[in-house]
Amino acid sequence: MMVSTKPDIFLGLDLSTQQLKVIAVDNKLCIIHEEVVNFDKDLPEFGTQGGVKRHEDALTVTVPALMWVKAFDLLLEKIKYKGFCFENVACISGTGQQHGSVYWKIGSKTFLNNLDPNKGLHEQLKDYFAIEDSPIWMDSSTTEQCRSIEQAVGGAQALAEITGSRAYERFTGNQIAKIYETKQASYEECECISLVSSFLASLCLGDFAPIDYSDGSGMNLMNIYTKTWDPACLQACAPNLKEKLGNLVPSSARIGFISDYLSAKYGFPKSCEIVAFTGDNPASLAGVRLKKNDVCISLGTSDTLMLWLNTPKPAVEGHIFVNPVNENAYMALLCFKNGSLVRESIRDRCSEGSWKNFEQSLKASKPGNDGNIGIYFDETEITPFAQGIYRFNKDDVEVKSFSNDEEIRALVEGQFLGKRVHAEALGYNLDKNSRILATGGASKNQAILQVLSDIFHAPVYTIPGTANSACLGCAYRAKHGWSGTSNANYNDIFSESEEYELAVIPSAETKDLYEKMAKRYKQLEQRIAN
Ligand SMILES: O=C(CO)[C@@H](O)[C@H](O)CF
Repeated sequence: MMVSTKPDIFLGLDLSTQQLKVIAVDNKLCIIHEEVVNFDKDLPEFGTQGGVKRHEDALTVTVPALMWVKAFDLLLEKIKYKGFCFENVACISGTGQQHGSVYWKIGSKTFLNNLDPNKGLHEQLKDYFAIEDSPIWMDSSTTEQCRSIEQAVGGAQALAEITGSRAYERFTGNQIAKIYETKQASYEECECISLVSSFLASLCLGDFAPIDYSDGSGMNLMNIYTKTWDPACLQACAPNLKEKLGNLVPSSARIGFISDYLSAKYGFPKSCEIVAFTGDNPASLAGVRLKKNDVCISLGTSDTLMLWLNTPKPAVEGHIFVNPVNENAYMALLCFKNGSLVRESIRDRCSEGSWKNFEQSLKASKPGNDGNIGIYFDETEITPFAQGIYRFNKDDVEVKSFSNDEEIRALVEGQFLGKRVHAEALGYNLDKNSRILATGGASKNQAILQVLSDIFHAPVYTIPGTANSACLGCAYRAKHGWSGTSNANYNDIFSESEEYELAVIPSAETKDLYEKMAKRYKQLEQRIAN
């Protein structure tokens, strides 16, 4: 009797700022394969730096949408070359950097439905983008559009109470408003507007994929309570926008099956389902299996701090998104744009480009850095809205430079003091049960985690085996959606209890030191941000 091996592999895809990643897990949710395409290194023909293109106005930041398509082709070819068993894939979900947008030209839907499996996606889709360079989350060029949408709905707090955030330059609605104002013909030539997450899902579906509640919360367009597009917000951005965005779906929704193209070209079973894709930070929350008392700090291109919320308290700082694993709950997020790229630039300048030297230097300098505090906003920062590099000595006097060791410690302490100060402003108080779940590239660096633990005075845990919690979270979400459990049962898909690894515990003698330093940091940041 033939033993039918039912497909039981789940894929998570992550289209982030610098890379496109895939993680495959088995039925027990153990990682069985990981693969990555690095945009700068593997697709140099697009000329990106850190995966993006910074424009001369020092505000506009875009990515060629076709680069993302070619990265998807390349990623699948890479795992095919390594003998990956596509025929065992039961379900796929995924994620994308939040807020970025892709503009499909009229005719794309029909074309997506009928792709030729003998050709690559990028050669077939190259003429199907109404806007070839997609705006992404690092863009800060839409301040005028932000003021306009806030005015249209009654102010910053009013907009936060509808959409979960005041207007932010990177949020998709404001980016669409700028495109309508500056490239109206292209806007009108657009059949569908995807987020980066739903764009990647569309490549898997071979059709336009819907935007999910969680990533849709990052647009200044969706009412986070009704989970529907807000008419006043849509109208404030551009006409006929609702038709271009399509309907919103729960983040656990099963949105269809793998495309005929991918099934024919790679051997995915036609039964392979697609679960809605979502934003990278909501996916990270799913990946670390965040609980009520935990704080998740993702140390990636951007650094983010996330909390689970049952009752949203929208404010003019930070963001409230619909929760990706329970549509009746929420998540709070603080985003810090100056994350890994700043750490890498100081690593290159102060420790000869070596993380080993960076760590040694951090260990050689003492907590509190003899009172020196640094604020390193190479790019226009999001939290707070400010730009520039500032160094202060123990008397709060601005100085021109630090030694290499002082600079490295000032960067790491400054980044975490900022996170603590803004988390407390959001109303978060660490208590004796608090845990910090660290993820993202820098979460592999013990010395950096020790500073994080000391400044928050809380133990720091990591997920063994991967720093890619967003990608892993989507493999988990694929199984969750595929198994048809309701939102409330996300944790039921995990057989064993949490599998976090205790990475570091706070040192007792630094508690008071950083208590005082956090107060100084708050005053210094207010000084430079105004
Ligand atoms: O803007 C952000 C969150 O609001 C960033 O964390 C992006 O999602 C990074 F891709």
